[in-house]
Amino acid sequence: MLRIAVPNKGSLSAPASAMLHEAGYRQRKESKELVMVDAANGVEFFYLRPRDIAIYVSSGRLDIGITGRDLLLDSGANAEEILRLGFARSTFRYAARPGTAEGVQDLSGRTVATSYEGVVEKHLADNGVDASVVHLDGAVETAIKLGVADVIADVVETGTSLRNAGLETFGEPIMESEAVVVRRTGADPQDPKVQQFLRRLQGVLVARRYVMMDYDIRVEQVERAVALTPGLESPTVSPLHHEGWVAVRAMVPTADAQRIMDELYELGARAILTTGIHAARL
Ligand SMILES: Nc1ncnc2c1ncn2[C@@H]1O[C@H](COP(=O)(O)OP(=O)(O)OP(=O)(O)O)[C@@H](O)[C@H]1O
Ligand SMILES: O=P(O)(O)OC[C@H]1O[C@H](OP(=O)(O)OP(=O)(O)O)[C@H](O)[C@@H]1O
Ligand SMILES: [Mg+2]
Repeated sequence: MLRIAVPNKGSLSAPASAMLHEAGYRQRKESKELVMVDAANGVEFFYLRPRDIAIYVSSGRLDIGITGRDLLLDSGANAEEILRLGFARSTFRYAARPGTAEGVQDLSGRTVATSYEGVVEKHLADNGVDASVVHLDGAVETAIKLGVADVIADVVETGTSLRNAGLETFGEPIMESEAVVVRRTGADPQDPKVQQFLRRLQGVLVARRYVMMDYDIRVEQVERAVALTPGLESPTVSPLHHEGWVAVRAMVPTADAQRIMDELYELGARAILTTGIHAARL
């Protein structure tokens, strides 16, 4: 049975369970459940703190985990990212009161508060900067007001938390993060159970990112039309009973669908329809 670590709390937890559910796996019904067996799919889910997940996976006790890239790197665990999942996107940045610093090189002799000291200590060392790092569990933005640090390094999404604390980011972003699937470094990449699990999640990513588009178009315009809807490999073009017309079917990115429909209409396409994709194996 494949043993999979899933975040039990925080920003990663609900979207990770939603994605697994969309991939056809059973998910726990209430947040106090710590382990759940989905016998029909041959998997066992362990609901763990996101920060601990890479450590369990690197120990080999669990085969696969879902966590944040920033948490994976911060842990220093012997685990690697094998699939990006596209949710819990954030940037990890330095911030301070306006005028405190312009870049990492200004941090020598300063105190930096963070929940991600592994990431910050490495970034400072890589830049040859000698600063003190104070570990805080959360609500790091308040550390400056309370005099615990001059600078923070924290997760930024909308920037609202920083603005509310009167802080501004400075310097280049330290890293970009999102939810990722991790496994032990050097684990067998061909493990069929792992491959099947990844294909299911990739299917969800495709179903979320693409819609199926169908339209009818005159034969003379078909080359111009399929240039707008090239599909993933090649669009399906079928004859219509009405002579001189063909039907075209292709996957298009959801984000571009309305623009492509407008352009197809201008080319003379009619009966332009999009339908959602519920699951996919490419
Ligand atoms: N506001 C946010 N927007 C997007 N991603 C976030 C946000 N806050 C944290 N993350 C991401 O979530 C992961 C951290 O999850 P974790 O559960 O440790 O913290 P959290 O979501 O802040 O929860 P909490 O602080 O309530 O425990 C990291 O990968 C981080 O980049
Ligand atoms: O840029 P924003 O959209 O404001 O999001 C970023 C904030 O969200 C997270 O905090 P969370 O609410 O999880 O509290 P925490 O600091 O205690 O982890 C993170 O630690 C930042 O503080
Ligand atoms: Mg948090």
